[in-house]
Amino acid sequence: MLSATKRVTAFLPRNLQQLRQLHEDIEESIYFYKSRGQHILTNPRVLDTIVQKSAINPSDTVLEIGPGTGNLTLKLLEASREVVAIEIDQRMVNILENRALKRGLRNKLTVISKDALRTEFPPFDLVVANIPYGISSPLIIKLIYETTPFRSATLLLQKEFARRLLANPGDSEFNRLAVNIKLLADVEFVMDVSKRDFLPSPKVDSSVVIIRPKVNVPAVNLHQWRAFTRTCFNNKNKTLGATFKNKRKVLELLEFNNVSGLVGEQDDVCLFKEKIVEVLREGGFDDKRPSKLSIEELMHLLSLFNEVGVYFDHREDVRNENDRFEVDDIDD
Ligand SMILES: C[S@@+](CC[C@H](N)C(=O)[O-])C[C@H]1O[C@@H](n2cnc3c(N)ncnc32)[C@H](O)[C@@H]1O
Repeated sequence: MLSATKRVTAFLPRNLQQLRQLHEDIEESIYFYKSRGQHILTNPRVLDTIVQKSAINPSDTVLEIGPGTGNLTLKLLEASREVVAIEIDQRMVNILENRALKRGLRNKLTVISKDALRTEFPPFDLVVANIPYGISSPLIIKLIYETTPFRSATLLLQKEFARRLLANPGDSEFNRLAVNIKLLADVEFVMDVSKRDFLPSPKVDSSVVIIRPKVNVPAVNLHQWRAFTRTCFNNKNKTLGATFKNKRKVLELLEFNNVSGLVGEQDDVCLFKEKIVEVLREGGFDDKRPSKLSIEELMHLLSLFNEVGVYFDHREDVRNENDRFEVDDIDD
């Protein structure tokens, strides 16, 4: 069940102009739902920076995920040819449509009143969004792995989450999500944003980043890659030797490779394990931790496994638990 939080009217206006405008536009009090990550960005300086850094062309179609009451959307509408906004909360959709109408911008706005994770994205040039933090991981994976090419995604994210996307091999924040994103995209830091710039204030600070899909995508089977990184980063602090020689893991891999007809019937557990041990030893990966390896080194290890007929189970739902952001719950 959704939990109601505070009224707009209960807040001291830090960004007075924006709030006055919001009050005038919606004419009635509104409740923000924590469970939907409803933290409205009210600082005009941050809104302007996001739009400016996104380098929107007047001919662009912008995709916005979670437009909320439309503070960002109104600015995007002014800068672009059209905005397609996907919003799960019908109350927000009504407010957004009214605000666009009042400014004569309604004809440039298409609203899809659905869950962004369960909606096929229409064609667009770039994404600009203050996304609900609870769905950051699956949403970014969906954008990068399941969406047709686009120029860039300017995203306002929880600060710790943004740090992970920006991390490099060897950094303590470097994890599976970072490795999966970095295979296909470059991530640029834009600015930090204070929790006080939102209404209501979340418990954590935020950061804006720009994700740019790479033009030349590495030659790797993406299903295999994601399944492989799931195994490698199962415990990112363990050595690959310890991870891959774990008996349960060997049996899981053997079962998948047998079921798929990828290894012969005669491949018993010992033989199969020997293959894995050899790949790790000969490739020099046995005592390495996945979070210390570069993308190229990980790609090399995957190709060594595939060469000897060891493939990874890619049948799991792409939005499985491993892809969810598990660090800080931003709400009470
Ligand atoms: C952090 S607020 C951002 C509001 C607005 N963009 C702003 O900057 O002021 C996130 C918005 O995403 C919406 N939302 C939450 N989950 C969603 C989902 N799965 N699909 C689409 N919208 C969602 C919420 O209702 C909320 O309006």
